Amino acid sequence: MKNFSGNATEDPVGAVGYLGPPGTFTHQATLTHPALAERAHIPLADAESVIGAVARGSVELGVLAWESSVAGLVGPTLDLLAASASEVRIRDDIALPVEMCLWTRPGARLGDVRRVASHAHALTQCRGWLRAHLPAATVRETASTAAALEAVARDRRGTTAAIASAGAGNAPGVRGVTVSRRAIGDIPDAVTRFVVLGLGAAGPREPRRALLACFQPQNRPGSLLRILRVFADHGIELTHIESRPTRTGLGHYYFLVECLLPPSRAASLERAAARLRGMGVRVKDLGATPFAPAGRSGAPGPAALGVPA
Ligand SMILES: O=C(O)C(=O)Cc1ccccc1
Repeated sequence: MKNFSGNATEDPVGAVGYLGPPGTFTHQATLTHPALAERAHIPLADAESVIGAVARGSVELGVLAWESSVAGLVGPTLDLLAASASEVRIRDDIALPVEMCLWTRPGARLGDVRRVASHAHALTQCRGWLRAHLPAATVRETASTAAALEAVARDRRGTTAAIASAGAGNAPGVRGVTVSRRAIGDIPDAVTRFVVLGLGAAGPREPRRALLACFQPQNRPGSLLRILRVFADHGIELTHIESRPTRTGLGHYYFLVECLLPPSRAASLERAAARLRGMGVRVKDLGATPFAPAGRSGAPGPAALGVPA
């Protein structure tokens, strides 16, 4: 596992790996979950490292951003999970309001800012504000918002700004930075849904939302329709579908299928998956989250994770 010094780490059992460094939105989401807050938290460099650490068992759980109310699903995270040969699965989710703030060196004015650094999700959510207020600044994508804040702290000339959460400056080791504008996101009240990942089958009690990745054997007219019909035939309600490139050629896609599973339907999903496999569709179980109406905030207790607190 890669940590921030690039060294191999041996992490304690029960630890939670998250997209670091400390101060990221993912870190904040981890701290709001009652079953995760008291564990050891291991900052990791990227989504691949988080999934890899859970897969190897060097952390017990991982937390990653999954979906934004502004930009939709986080495609790269979904693709990594769908492509992983491991049994890493989603066990829970955490909804977090995300307020985007512009951070600079103290005393720096907007006119001093030459570049703005942040994570891609944050830059996407502030595009309009940046165009209106910092049209000449260059934009630099960083591995996380907190990594961008570190770049501001290092820039003694005060020409670098970062977009990060209002609390990001409280992280240990971050000095000499200040919030110069709050709430610069283009869409007010933006929320990000983070997922908690674990190894193996433990998951939330029903009702739950189950997630499957379906890889069709070949692209044929009607192949998506054939897949969807199997869910309908088994009485399974779909709440979301999304197509993602398989990266094996132009026009080759797999489908994320999210379905609502009331207690009476768990066996139906297994039968539907078996039927799809019989049709040559490769089905990967990505896990499940407890079902709650969209916009739920807060998180359930340890039972939902299928692990002791
Ligand atoms: O970079 C971070 O702080 C993250 O946790 C990723 C992210 C960025 C912006 C919104 C939600 C998650």
